[in-house]
Amino acid sequence: MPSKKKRKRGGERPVIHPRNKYSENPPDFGLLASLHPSFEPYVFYSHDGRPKIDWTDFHATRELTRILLLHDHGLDWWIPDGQLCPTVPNRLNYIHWIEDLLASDLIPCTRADSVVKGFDIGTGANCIYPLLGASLLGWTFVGSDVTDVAIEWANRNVKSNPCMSELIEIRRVDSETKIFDAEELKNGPKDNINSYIDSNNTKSVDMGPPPSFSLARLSAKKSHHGPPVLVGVIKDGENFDFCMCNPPFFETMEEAGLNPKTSCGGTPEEMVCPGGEEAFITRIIEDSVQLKQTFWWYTSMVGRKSNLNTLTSKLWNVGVTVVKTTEFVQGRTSRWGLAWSFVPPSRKMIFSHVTEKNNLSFMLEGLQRQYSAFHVLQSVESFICSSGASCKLNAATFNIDITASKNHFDKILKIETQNKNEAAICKNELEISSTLEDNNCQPDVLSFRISVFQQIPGTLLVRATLNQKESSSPGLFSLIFQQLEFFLKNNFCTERCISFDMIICTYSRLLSTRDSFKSGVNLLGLPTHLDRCSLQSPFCKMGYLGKIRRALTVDFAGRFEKVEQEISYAN
Ligand SMILES: C[S@@+](CC[C@H](N)C(=O)[O-])C[C@H]1O[C@@H](n2cnc3c(N)ncnc32)[C@H](O)[C@@H]1O
Repeated sequence: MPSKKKRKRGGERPVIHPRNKYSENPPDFGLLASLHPSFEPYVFYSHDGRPKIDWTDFHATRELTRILLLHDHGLDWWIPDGQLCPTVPNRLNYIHWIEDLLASDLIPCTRADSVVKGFDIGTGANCIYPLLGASLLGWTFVGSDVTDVAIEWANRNVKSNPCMSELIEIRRVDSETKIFDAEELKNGPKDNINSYIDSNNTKSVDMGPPPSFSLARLSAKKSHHGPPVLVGVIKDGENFDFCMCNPPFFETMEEAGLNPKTSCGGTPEEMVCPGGEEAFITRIIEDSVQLKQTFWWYTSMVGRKSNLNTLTSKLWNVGVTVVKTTEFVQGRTSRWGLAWSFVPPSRKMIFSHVTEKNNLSFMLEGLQRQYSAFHVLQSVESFICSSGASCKLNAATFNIDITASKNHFDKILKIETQNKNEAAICKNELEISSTLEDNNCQPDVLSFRISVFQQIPGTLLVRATLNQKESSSPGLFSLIFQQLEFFLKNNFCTERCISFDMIICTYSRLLSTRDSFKSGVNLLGLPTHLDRCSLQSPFCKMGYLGKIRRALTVDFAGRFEKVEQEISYAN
């Protein structure tokens, strides 16, 4: 069960949502077993006398969910063997987060109806979100799904709770598009990867690199195979306060079965989709571009932090007005919430994909042997000082105290107006920067300390602490720190440490800082911006990859092989 935990390193672990009814009172298995005899066989006592269940036993986790829904929410519930079994406290966190979004004044409330209407994409046989949202908060829901078993059991779960029938509609996603067959679920889509749907929705086969690397072209690329998600499922004239989604996270069942410590079931249809969660959520994003303000908030759960960053970039690129993210406590693993809207924002804000924290940290793992914490510290110093900011390095305590002005931030972030429309990776940074400027809330001076700690040989913790009194802009602080992370990983780490994001960031940084790089890019006919899609796309396969390789050789030195491995792994 989720509990209030602190991260051993790297600052506070986000806690279970404070309004989550299990936040202060985690389920008491002993009490539940005494009240519900059907649960009793699954409860055993550890040597210290604490009641436990075997999390690897599907029957035990399903019975726990059934009992919690009955005991704490008055819900009659069941799912057949093997279907995805939700853990109630985890699912509640998402519901409460949406409740927070609806209550926030980030975007103005223009809703006429006081009854909240939600759409649960992929409600599953368990129908958990509609059941919790309706029973706890009186929300109404449309829950969609594609499989017969999900539709049948979601309906059963609604009908077994008569007071829910008024509030929840289960909607089958009908599609002429075939649902992925078993082979596709295992191996990915069969379609030729070079096929696109162009902006007129006519299928074309692209035989060579496109004349321009425009984003419109990229977003027109068919990114999802399978049935519709929102467009084609929403009826004419319908409006919703929000949509939510716990997407199929994985690309293969092998990937899905990675956690041997729990058994929550889950069939391939529930767990897997071609392209994994990134493709599925990209589809929601694409649909949201068409549906715009049909939904007040679009939201989705995200299973991988790297996808969160990629998807956030995509969102800014399609012109959303606000992006909100959060981290959910899910026992020992983390999940993230991503929300966006097309409703114009109602107040000044720092775009929230930037962590609004005063303490930030990251791990530098796979440090090459020849480097020590001191080398890293020196590198931090040169990274920051190259902007002219003041840095005081203390070699005894492994700290650097930094004071930087607005101009220094600009240099560190390498933001140049001319790149505004080009460097996609920096777009959100630019938006933040210009928002800060527009709102005249740019801090004059930011002062912070960066410390480097050795964790175990080869692993360092880099932590930044903002001097809170002197800044009103933790968002900017976070951006600088993000850049530093890329920079250090790029320079010091081996083994799979060169991620797509690092390539993109380095590429954008070089474009905006080195004229020679820019000329090289032009000469080679390379794109003047790069994003994750483009690296994974067939463009790379069609010749760009070799050129990008040449262009980045200086920065990535001999380690480009790792990049290639990662690209081929992702493809
Ligand atoms: C990870 S399960 C989530 C189930 C449930 N919402 C939960 O949180 O436990 C994903 C669900 O999405 C459904 N699904 C996949 N593609 C879909 C689509 N295009 N439209 C609606 N549901 C879809 C699957 O059948 C599956 O039930």
